[in-house]
Amino acid sequence: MAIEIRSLAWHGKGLDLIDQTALPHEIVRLDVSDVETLIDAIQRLAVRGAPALGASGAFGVAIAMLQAEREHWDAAALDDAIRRIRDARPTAVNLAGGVDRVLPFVAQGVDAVLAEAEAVVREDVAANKAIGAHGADWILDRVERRPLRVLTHCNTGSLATAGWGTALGIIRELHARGVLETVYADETRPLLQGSRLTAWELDQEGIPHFVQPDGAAASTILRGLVDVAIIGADRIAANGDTANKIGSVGVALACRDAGIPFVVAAPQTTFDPATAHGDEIEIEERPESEVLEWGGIRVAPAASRAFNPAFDVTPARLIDAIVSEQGVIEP
Ligand SMILES: CSC[C@H]1O[C@H](OP(=O)(O)O)[C@H](O)[C@@H]1O
Repeated sequence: MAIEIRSLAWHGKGLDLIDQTALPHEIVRLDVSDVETLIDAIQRLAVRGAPALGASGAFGVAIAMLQAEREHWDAAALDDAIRRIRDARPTAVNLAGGVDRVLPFVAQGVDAVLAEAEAVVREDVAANKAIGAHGADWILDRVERRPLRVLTHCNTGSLATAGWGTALGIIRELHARGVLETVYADETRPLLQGSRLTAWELDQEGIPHFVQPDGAAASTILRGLVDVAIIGADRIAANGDTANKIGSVGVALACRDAGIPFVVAAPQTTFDPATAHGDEIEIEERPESEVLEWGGIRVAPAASRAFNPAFDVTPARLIDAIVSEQGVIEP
């Protein structure tokens, strides 16, 4: 049975967040009522996932407005706080999009901003349900095998969105239709969104799955153990090039070599027509310690450095379908 997980909700004076860094072993809730706490939560991925970042950006403007009132900020200080929320992470277009969506309502007051932020949430959940249906229809029309074995990367479920999920929304829909055999969930190093978050969501609903090392994805696909790969997105350029969690382009290359569909699932809020090509997308580089340490213990030699891009860009030529709430694009 599908369950309703809500990664974030407005509690009247701030955001109530599930701290995703504590999952799957603890459900820790964060009360976010000031700008610095929100920016910290975004940058340490306590709240994460493109659509969830969009909602956080929208509510973040309300948080900044209420704090400005409490602390008697001038207009410049409020503008600066809103800009820092907008810039907290660069790759997912949704964060800036969520902030920009509510900015026109600031002059009308915080209630108007909150009403628009709630609309962002409602629209995202509805979009994800539509993505689930469109994506399942497209896959079932093109993949003969029943039941299906699906590979996914990172976390694209209720935790990464306002609810239901994008790629994981399609997986939930396939499961609900009784046509899903199993999910291969890439663990998604270094922060393990797959083994910690996707596996948690699948486990909550009794959806059969295997967690696998990221390095196993290509051979699992080339051995014929997967019928379709479905991933999310953080920014889709005008030509269809798609930025997503690091490791996604490797999955796409294996799918193309194996002749199985590689499907991107994302709401319209993740499409960025202002970015013409994927090579224009800023890729967030994260702290070296995420790669060089494990549980706070140094793994690599002291002199070793780390290269830690959080995203990669899959060229449109490797994508068989981009599924949004408006339907399916075949680049
Ligand atoms: C439904 S979009 C989720 C998207 O966001 C993830 O990145 P992060 O965990 O760093 O926020 C990953 O790229 C997912 O595909």
